[in-house]
Amino acid sequence: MLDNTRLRIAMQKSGRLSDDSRELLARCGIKINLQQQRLIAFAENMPIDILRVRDDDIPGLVMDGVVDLGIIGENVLEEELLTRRAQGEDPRYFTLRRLDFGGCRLSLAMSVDDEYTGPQCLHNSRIATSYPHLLKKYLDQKNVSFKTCMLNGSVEVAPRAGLADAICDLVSTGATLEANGLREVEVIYRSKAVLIQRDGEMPGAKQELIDKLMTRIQGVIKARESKYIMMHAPSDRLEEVIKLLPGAERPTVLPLAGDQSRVAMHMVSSETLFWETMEKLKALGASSILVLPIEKMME
Ligand SMILES: Nc1ncnc2c1ncn2[C@@H]1O[C@H](COP(=O)(O)OP(=O)(O)OP(=O)(O)O)[C@@H](O)[C@H]1O
Ligand SMILES: O=P(O)(O)OC[C@H]1O[C@H](OP(=O)(O)OP(=O)(O)O)[C@H](O)[C@@H]1O
Ligand SMILES: [Mg+2]
Repeated sequence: MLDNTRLRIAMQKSGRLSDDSRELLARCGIKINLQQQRLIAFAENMPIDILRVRDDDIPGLVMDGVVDLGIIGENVLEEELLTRRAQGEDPRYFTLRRLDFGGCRLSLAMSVDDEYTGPQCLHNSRIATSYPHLLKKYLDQKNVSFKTCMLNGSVEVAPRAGLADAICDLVSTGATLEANGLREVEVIYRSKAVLIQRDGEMPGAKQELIDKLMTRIQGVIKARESKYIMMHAPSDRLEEVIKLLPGAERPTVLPLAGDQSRVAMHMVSSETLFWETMEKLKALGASSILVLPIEKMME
């Protein structure tokens, strides 16, 4: 049996979210030795146990209070919520934070050869999906009735296989749709990975650990979004240079030894610098422009 005093976190074992979930926890300083076959991993340096499961099971594990936290795509979370509500349950959980990975959209797609004039043209059609409740919620709002063809994977195969007239599946780059002769016609849900917490009382020590993790996650995500920018700039054009740097705090300005006409500027920016901006900075007389990643941040 697992020790109930340790914080239990569920994450996807292998799939689109697993590498990012593992990296996030590692960057928060949790030392976990994840071996391929091991479904429960114990952190060495904190009272944390990691359950590695199919992503579909994560919302239920949190809603049933089996684990304290879970990292899951909003698409799967929302589908589980709607499924349980349809069964008369009132599932509870908290979303602690939206994360910076797992971005995708749930979209309707049809054959590139079919005409699409709006949701109405799907009336009485058969739609293949792994997300029947999210699909029904969307098409109910549009007053479109349809038949669901449930597929748990490779949904894109359905139209050509004659199983369905359209599909409703996850899209990121659109490459899978294109490779299967399909065209995205409607985005019905935009998703990212989220960190969720079970409802109910949390022992003080566990809550403190969750609070500490949240501060660290904030620091990790903030750092990933930010860049450290350094350059040499002409002293008389500082304001023009600063105007080109949206998202940057007021810079630190340092003298350059033996050069009165130029200064060194250091600043943290919440955005990266695009090549176009760097070219404009150069045109203003800036040089030695460096854009560096930041590893950790605490405000
Ligand atoms: N192409 C994509 N780009 C980015 N994120 C995606 C993409 N496809 C899916 N996701 C996100 O990652 C989650 C997991 O996707 P994945 O394809 O690994 O699920 P799965 O095959 O159901 O895995 P499991 O074996 O755990 O059930 C999705 O629910 C979604 O939130
Ligand atoms: O728009 P794209 O970038 O092509 O991504 C979309 C594909 O990614 C996901 O599947 P995944 O590759 O994770 O495989 P799966 O069928 O095992 O879920 C999703 O179900 C789509 O099929
Ligand atoms: Mg799954």
